[in-house]
Amino acid sequence: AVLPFSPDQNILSTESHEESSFRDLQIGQLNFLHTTDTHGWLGSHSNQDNYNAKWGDLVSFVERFRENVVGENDLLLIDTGDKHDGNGLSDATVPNGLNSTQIFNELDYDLLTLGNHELYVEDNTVLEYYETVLNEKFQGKYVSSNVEFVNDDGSLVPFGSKYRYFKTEKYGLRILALSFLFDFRRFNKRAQVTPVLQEIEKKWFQELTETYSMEDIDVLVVFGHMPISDTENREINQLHAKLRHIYPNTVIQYFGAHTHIRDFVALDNKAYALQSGRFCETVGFASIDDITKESPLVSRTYIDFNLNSFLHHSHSNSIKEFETDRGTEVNERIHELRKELNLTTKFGNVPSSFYMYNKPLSSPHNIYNFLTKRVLPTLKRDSDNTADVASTRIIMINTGAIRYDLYEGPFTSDTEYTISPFSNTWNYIQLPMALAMQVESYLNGMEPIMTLNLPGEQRRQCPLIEDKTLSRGYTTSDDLGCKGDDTPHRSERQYRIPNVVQSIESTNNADELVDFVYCSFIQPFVLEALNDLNEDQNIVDHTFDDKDCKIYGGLSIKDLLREYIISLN
Ligand SMILES: Nc1nc2c(ncn2[C@@H]2O[C@H](COP(=O)(O)O)[C@@H](O)[C@H]2O)c(=O)[nH]1
Ligand SMILES: [Zn+2]
Ligand SMILES: [Zn+2]
Repeated sequence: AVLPFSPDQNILSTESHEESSFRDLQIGQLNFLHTTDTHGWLGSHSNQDNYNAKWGDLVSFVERFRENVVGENDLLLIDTGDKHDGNGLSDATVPNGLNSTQIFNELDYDLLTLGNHELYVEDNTVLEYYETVLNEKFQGKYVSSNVEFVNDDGSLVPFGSKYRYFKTEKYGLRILALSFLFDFRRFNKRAQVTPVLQEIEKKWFQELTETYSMEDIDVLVVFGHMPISDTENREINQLHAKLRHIYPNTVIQYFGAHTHIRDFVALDNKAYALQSGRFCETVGFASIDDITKESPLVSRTYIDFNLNSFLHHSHSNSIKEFETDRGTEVNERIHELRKELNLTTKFGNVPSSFYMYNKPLSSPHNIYNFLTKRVLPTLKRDSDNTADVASTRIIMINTGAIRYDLYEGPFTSDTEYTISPFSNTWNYIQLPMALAMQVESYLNGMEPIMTLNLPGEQRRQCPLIEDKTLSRGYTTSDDLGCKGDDTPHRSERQYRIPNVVQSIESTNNADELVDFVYCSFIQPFVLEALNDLNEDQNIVDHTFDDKDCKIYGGLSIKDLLREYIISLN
């Protein structure tokens, strides 16, 4: 039975701490540092001081934190995947991740796994398997309980280990670690993903839980690329109910991912879940104390990925004292890689900032408004595409094609990748107007499938912080309250974004036909919408499939954006 969680119980909360420039970490017997959805952002955020630390600084932080703070307690380092698609350091190479993977792997993770971005494209899957899964330093530590790798000969092997059972260094705590990817269906043919609830019905899992019963485990760690707040599919909740049935009284600590938010969920009074944002903006911290008591004490903090936070929480008094040889060497490699990949090449200047979430869709300072009104209409079909041109053109993208805000200032090669790293083609179907004009609202009526959730999406409201002395940043609300961010920030307005957005252009002649152009990634969703709508309304006597979809051609989103910015300068 899932034990009811009562919020006033067993919380090592920072709520009682006086507001200072930092909220301190509550160190326990067992401590965790968690990264997720880093998406190649290993070289800091040049536009945002809140996130001015590089991957080498995280290497230094972990070393100093272990030395100066953790002391005789235990510390586990965990990552939950999505390590490219979002930054030039990972995406300016073929395959992407080719050079950034070695830099990422400099961190001595105790537990790590993959995300859906490691499974879209074969090259990425093969690279992840050979470069990281088979990496000597991660033997036994790379865990994927429901993902298999498909060898060249077609045979299936676990994508790492199915589980890891080990004792912690200081207290000898007995940890059973499992890792589950959400029910991701778009994996390529070099991988196989089994839905988690099917996987735990398999023989290996039954045998595992017989081998390691409640008496053999102090903490069950379940980490993986799966959202910890999942109102749509409730995957983690269903998984937790199964695990709680097998281990009715074991402390369970989950680490989640994928929806790019800071989040902490109490699944019952001995089971908690931490999710630690995106794009190296956050290092998640969690701790558990009094582990063997009836009510263990838990705490969490979202550490801003910046040097001030890293120095403060590692008790370092200066940069000189903080930086380690390894950290410095890793930062030098990042600097060299940035140069080698020409990421600093400047194409022009962005005249003002355009935001994904912080301005409403109707605002000219919203990036989707900017794209649909100004950039997408510059798309030109391939000249050899002589098919007849319809009177109207719709160009549709999924909002998840855009990964980050576009800040005022230099537009560089790296900017292209941070805004939209994907190299999709433009496809199109010629449609009757009556059908084409309904697709957008149909797709925006579906669950959030092609979008990125709001970062820090608020399930309950926290007080709006207007203090102008504070920098804008995350003011996260979670199951432990409103003070989980290590740095008090001024609130940022956030608006929901739809699954898709589109531009519409019309010429005069009313041939009632539309060239419905869309980025190839959303083709399955477009076909589903057309057939569902047409089945109800019978507008055409036809069932749409991939054969109706033609190549439209033209520049990718990131190249269109670059050319548009150049045209402004
Ligand atoms: N237009 C494209 N959008 C893509 C592609 N691959 C992924 N995506 C978008 O990203 C999210 C998943 O990102 P995650 O970091 O949350 O896992 C997905 O839902 C799409 O919206 C692509 O090739 N083209
Ligand atoms: Zn991600
Ligand atoms: Zn993901």
